[in-house]
Amino acid sequence: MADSENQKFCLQEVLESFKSCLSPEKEIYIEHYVSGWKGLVKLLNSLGSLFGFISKDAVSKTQILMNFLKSENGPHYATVQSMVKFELDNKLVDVDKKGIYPESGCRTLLRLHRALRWLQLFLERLRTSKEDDKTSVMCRDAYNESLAQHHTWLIRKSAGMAFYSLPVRPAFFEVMNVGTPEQVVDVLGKAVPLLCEVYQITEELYQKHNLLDLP
Ligand SMILES: CCCCCCCC/C=C\CCCCCCCC(=O)N[C@@H](COP(=O)(O)O)[C@H](O)/C=C/CCCCCCCCCCCCC
Repeated sequence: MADSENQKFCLQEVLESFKSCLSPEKEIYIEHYVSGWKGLVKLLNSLGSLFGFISKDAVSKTQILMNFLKSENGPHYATVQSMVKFELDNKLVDVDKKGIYPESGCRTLLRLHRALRWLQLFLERLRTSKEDDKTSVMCRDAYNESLAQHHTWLIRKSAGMAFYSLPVRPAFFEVMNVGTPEQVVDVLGKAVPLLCEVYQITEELYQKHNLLDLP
């Protein structure tokens, strides 16, 4: 595991990354988008081995996108918009057939995009929760409403088991490294609309190009 994945999680830092990923023209910078996910993986890694398979998948997907960014085609992968244009223009996406480009930027980002919807729903539940509400239930409900429909039975069962081991709400708030519960709620109040905006821009772009069901 890379050093950066072992570092302490900080919600504020994740928020900054997702903030920086939006250009004034509302393009989404992939580097900052990935950096937001890397920040989240730090939290995942602190939750124990039951979350290992989720962390592994998230790391692998961020790595695929980082590799594109560092490749000779890197400039085309600067934003989600330029990546979609480049991969579609050059027929690098499995729009019709399955399995030719199993690691295209578009399908890889789509997986993270779907996970962003889960995150948005989960954080909104956390933000409006009461002290003794169960994080496992909030997480499960957000998952069932979003990512679950894209996952196999086995993944759904494994994710469900991992959710049971989530820390209780006060301990979870501690891990966020923000301060008092009131401060956490305040930061979550800023994070949710921001994630919502990033999600919506991506959703509309993918919808326009018929990319929402990429295999
Ligand atoms: C204030 C912060 C609090 C929340 C912190 C959350 C930290 C979460 C960090 C990362 C989330 C994981 C993102 C996972 C991406 C999953 C992408 C995906 O759907 N992959 C599946 C499909 O990929 P392909 O096979 O088509 O390439 C893949 O099959 C999935 C594998 C792993 C299972 C993913 C389960 C996701 C459950 C939602 C995350 C729960 C984390 C709970 C932590 C509070």
